[in-house]
Amino acid sequence: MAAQIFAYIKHKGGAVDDTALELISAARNIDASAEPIALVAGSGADLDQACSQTASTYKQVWKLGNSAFAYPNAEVLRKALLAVLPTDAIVLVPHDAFGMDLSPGLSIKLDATFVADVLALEVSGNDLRVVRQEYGGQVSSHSLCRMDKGAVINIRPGAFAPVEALASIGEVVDKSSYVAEVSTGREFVELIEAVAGDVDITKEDILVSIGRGIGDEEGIQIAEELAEAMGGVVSCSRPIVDAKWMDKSRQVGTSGQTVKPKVYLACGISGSFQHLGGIKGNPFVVAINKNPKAPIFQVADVGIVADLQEFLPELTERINEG
Ligand SMILES: Cc1cc2nc3c(=O)[nH]c(=O)nc-3n(C[C@H](O)[C@H](O)[C@H](O)COP(=O)(O)OP(=O)(O)OC[C@H]3O[C@@H](n4cnc5c(N)ncnc54)[C@H](O)[C@@H]3O)c2cc1C
Repeated sequence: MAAQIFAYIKHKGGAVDDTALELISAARNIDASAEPIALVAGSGADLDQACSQTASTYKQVWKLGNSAFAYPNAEVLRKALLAVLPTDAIVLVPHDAFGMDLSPGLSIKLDATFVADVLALEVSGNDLRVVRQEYGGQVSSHSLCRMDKGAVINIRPGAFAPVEALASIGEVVDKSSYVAEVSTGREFVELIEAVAGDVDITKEDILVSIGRGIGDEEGIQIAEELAEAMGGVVSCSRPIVDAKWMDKSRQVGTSGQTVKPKVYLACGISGSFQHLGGIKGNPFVVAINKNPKAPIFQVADVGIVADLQEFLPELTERINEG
């Protein structure tokens, strides 16, 4: 494959997101010998830190420095990428709210194929076969995309295994002069962090996470008892917060908290990408769900097909017995 593959690197406060390592794996599903070029946009010391961290896994890092990139702004970044990308580039972007803001418009400007939320990739000739999920993950769809004019592909976080660090440090190429002139109609004003709740789920090693399958508010009690027996705390999916059964600070996911536990019990959670997008650090995932086809089982290390109302109290009892 001749076209160069690029990977858009997410970072915050100088710390690079786990998806940086996953995008290398995804690139190698397109071309086994691919050495994707990392695109790191930002400003100041955070950008320098993100570039040097990225260079521990990417052989080449393109640094795009501009004060307008102090906070991710898809409109301005799109203009910057157009200034540096070759016409037939294949650009991999993490599939999240920012990726969905950035990528469709970028593909139109590049006159390239766009495909969102990709779980698996395979090349046949000039075509790319992508696997996506429909109907809340109950159906996998396979589509063919032309790649001869390049492609912008949003990769679902967690769908590809992260690669190991490089033996040597990669090269950082400063492309900031190409993006000095970008202007924007939107301006970053201020980042307001969510107020921390009574429990900080982002710092816990063991999370017993409940979803709509818990049934009703009273059901939370059996999860609390299990969490206590395991030495963890209860977190939840978004419907639990929408129902006002738990505080927003307990919600895991793209519009909630990003957690990095060692053990994650997904209890009555179907496994939407918005939920899974908040689980980082490759924890040991135990999924308990009464539907054997629930998508959560595809990412679980252990899957238990059971009714929560019976299984959780039984598990708590066994743990308490020692
Ligand atoms: C912009 C946007 C942002 C979002 N952000 C988030 C986010 O941050 N976090 C998040 O979680 N979601 C988020 N969502 C919502 C997300 O798309 C899903 O709707 C949500 O994650 C589903 O939650 P769930 O798995 O608890 O519920 P469901 O999808 O309804 O799944 C419930 C599961 O419980 C199982 N079940 C039912 N009864 C039982 C039982 N008795 N025993 C065992 N299993 C049982 C079912 O088989 C099912 O698999 C977002 C959506 C949008 C559009």
